[in-house]
Amino acid sequence: MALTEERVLEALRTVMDPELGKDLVSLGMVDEVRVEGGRVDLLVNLTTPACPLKGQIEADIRRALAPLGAEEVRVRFGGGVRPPERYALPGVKHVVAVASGKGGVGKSTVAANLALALSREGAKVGLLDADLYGPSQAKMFGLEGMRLKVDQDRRILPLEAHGIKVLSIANIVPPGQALAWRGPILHGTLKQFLQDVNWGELDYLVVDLPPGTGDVQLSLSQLTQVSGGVIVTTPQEVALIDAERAADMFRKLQVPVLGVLENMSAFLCPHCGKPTPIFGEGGGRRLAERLKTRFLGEIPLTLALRESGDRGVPVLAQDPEGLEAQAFLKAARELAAALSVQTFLPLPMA
Ligand SMILES: Nc1ncnc2c1ncn2[C@@H]1O[C@H](COP(=O)(O)OP(=O)(O)OP(=O)(O)O)[C@@H](O)[C@H]1O
Repeated sequence: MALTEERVLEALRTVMDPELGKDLVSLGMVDEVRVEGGRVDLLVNLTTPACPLKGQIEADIRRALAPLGAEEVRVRFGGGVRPPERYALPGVKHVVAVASGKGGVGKSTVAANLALALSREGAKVGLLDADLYGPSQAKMFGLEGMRLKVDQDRRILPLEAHGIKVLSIANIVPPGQALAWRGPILHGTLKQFLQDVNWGELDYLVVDLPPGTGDVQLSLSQLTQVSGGVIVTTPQEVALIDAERAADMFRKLQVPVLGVLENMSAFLCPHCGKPTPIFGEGGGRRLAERLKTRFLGEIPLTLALRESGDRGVPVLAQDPEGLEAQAFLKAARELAAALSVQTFLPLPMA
């Protein structure tokens, strides 16, 4: 039987997206099928270039097409089926908010390294420091004191470090000034941050929120479509109660909770590598179960993570093969998977 585009499509109907449990054709992921002689050319659009299942999907495609007798199968992956009218901001496919119930759990450290991990997985990533009362991303990325520039349309150009576009209030107003801001000024500032910035093309804009449940969270959800929120917590019970409050806030604002990421899981001794669960064990996983959301993983408590934040080089840039980097990469893949499910199969929110 001749090799035709119809037969290729028919075969692709048997290839399931493992995460979504539906076939690639029904999910609208097959963007292009070209057959020339014995050669098949495919463009498969995933929800995100950081899709952790790319390898498996490609193997399944090759297996499904093998009986058709193609001499050569070329599979290209595109990074976004999101139609432009559903973009969060012009050029920005997804806004991902990183929140915590209380301060000091490492939310900013997590946001910075998650952004880098998503970028390492092939995504274009921006980071907005919306922690207006205690901005730390300029420091974290070694961008303190740098002045922002504007483009010819007078839109702010974010700074760039380690392949991430970074914009922090710390690059605009003197430290401490934002502390006095109340609702309307704050809303206006955030609006400018979101709308008058030339982010270029981004797959993800990671937003580092202030701790707790306040005005910034509300403004962000009013000003843009937030694809999902990540809850950062430490493992101990007291932290979990606050983290649950942060999740409740997302739900009230109709922002899907993509998952829980546990930070400072166990202290890893820099000398012998032995883990010590200083803040207890399993709290983040239990919280994810309670919230009926995904557990995105555990980030250890390490000296390297603390030092890298202070030095202005996020640990993922400083030691891309280290244990901490592996933990963040794993979490980023889980996050990308959660976002795929959310984009394709939006679940009714609890
Ligand atoms: N996993 C970790 N291991 C070691 N140190 C960490 C880890 N995570 C965060 N830290 C350190 O803890 C301190 C607080 O982290 P960070 O500023 O990221 O927290 P935060 O929750 O964003 O705080 P805030 O409430 O002020 O916004 C920093 O010194 C940071 O380097």
